[in-house]
Amino acid sequence: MTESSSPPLEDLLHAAVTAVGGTERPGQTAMAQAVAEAIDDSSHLLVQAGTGTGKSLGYLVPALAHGERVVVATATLALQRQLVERDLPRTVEALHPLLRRRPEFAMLKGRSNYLCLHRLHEGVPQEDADEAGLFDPFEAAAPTSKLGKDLLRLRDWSDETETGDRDDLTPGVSDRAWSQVSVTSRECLGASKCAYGAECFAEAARERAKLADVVVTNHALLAIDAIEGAPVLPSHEVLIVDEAHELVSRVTGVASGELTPGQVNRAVRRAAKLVNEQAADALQTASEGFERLMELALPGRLEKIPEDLGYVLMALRDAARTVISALGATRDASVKDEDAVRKQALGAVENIHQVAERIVEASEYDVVWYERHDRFGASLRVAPLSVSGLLREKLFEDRSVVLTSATLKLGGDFNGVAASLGLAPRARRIRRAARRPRRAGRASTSARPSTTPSRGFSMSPSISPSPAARAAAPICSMSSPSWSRPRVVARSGCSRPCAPLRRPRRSCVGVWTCPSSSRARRRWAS
Ligand SMILES: Nc1ncnc2c1ncn2[C@@H]1O[C@H](COP(=O)(O)OP(=O)(O)OP(=O)(O)O)[C@@H](O)[C@H]1O
Repeated sequence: MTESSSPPLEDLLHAAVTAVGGTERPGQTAMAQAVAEAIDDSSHLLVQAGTGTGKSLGYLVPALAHGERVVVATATLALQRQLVERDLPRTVEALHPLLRRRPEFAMLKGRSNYLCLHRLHEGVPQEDADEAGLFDPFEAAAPTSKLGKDLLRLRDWSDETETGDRDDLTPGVSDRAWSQVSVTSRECLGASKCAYGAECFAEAARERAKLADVVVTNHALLAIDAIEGAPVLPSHEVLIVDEAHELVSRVTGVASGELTPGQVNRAVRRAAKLVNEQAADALQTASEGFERLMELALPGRLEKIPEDLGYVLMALRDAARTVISALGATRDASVKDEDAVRKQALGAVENIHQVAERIVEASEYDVVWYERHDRFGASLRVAPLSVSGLLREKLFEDRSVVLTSATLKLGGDFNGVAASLGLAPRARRIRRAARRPRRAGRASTSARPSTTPSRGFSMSPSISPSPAARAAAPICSMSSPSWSRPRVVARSGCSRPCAPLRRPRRSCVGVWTCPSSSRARRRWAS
């Protein structure tokens, strides 16, 4: 479809709401219009819209009309499912005759949400089996335990399922059972090395996402994709974040680290039989020192890393580094399924190395504290004080981002949330009375609906990273693959100040270009 023949946005929205048996709602129309404009302008947009606005259609319609890939990230599985199973199929059907194309959509989750055929067929590493109290659960002809029954059901399900997605299994199984048939990305062998790579459910989901116009994912995967330096999501120019009030805490969670005695012990056991005695002993000794110290730990923030903790962490870090080198250097063909065992040990020890090093380096942009749970015992945790710099650099630089939620404004404006996201609000939103003809799926100027907000609906001014803030604020930068070496770098987002692109037309307050953008003519409404 050519740009000139593209249907106006309001026609598309009308078709979409008619398909769900509804009628236009002013707030929803205004939201769709604002999202379309933000996409068109490559600007960022915050939209607060109360319950009942119909936010999903408010962003899905302009997203589907856009014609290039859009990623939609939600905080909850429930909304992810609602989008993929209900809203998207209906909306695609409704828009198809108008768009004269049928946009594709796909769901993408983190690796551990998909059944791992390698784990299922080859079994869990012995240390995990011992820990879980498993005794050949698959071998038992008629298991009586809940775990054994769940595992047998999972095995049967693996022959039927097309997605391997845990959420497609009803009724569900316990976390304990699922952990026996799934792997984290750290534990995964990689499709090229795995005997089941060609049938892998997680890889298939990624392939489907690469072909989709709209990819639905969750905040955690979005954060991993953005900050861990290993792209999981297909490239996209537009990102829509629903339930955006959750984004900062989800990203903080992904950017945080934890050390517990149990986790360190597990890593020692996994690595011990794969490396030389000296390396294994050093890690064991460091682990015991850490365990002793954690027994005395009192919950609370550590303003400064105490000397004894510093020594213990340095010992852990150094021993872990030696084990990592040893794991890379040695191979033992006598160990069954050696690659998987080694990968798992390496992942566990690398995590210890990274977290210990991060805490020892004591970045002023991190906060470190002890926690104590009745059930899980003591843990040492580290998290960034703020993820605004991270979001600014990793999420907002190269794409247009629309954030929406029922609760984004604090104290009556968007300033607080914009600051926490690394965005600086501009004074006004541009309204263009005399715009060029709209591109595919945009409303024609003459037929533009009123943007008078309905109750419970408000939009932010279009916002962009503030050049001044970017120049002034140091940011925490994450080195690949994780927070192994948090560096504090003073970084200026723009090498040149943002400059007016052209004189504003009649009602335009100003149109600005930001030369730091990878897109040559990125424009920020101001
Ligand atoms: N204009 C409309 N008329 C009638 N139903 C609509 C309209 N727009 C969306 N819906 C339907 O309303 C339901 C809720 O939509 P959505 O999840 O987007 O709402 P929301 O704005 O996020 O608020 P809520 O908190 O109520 O979920 C969906 O089933 C959707 O199909």
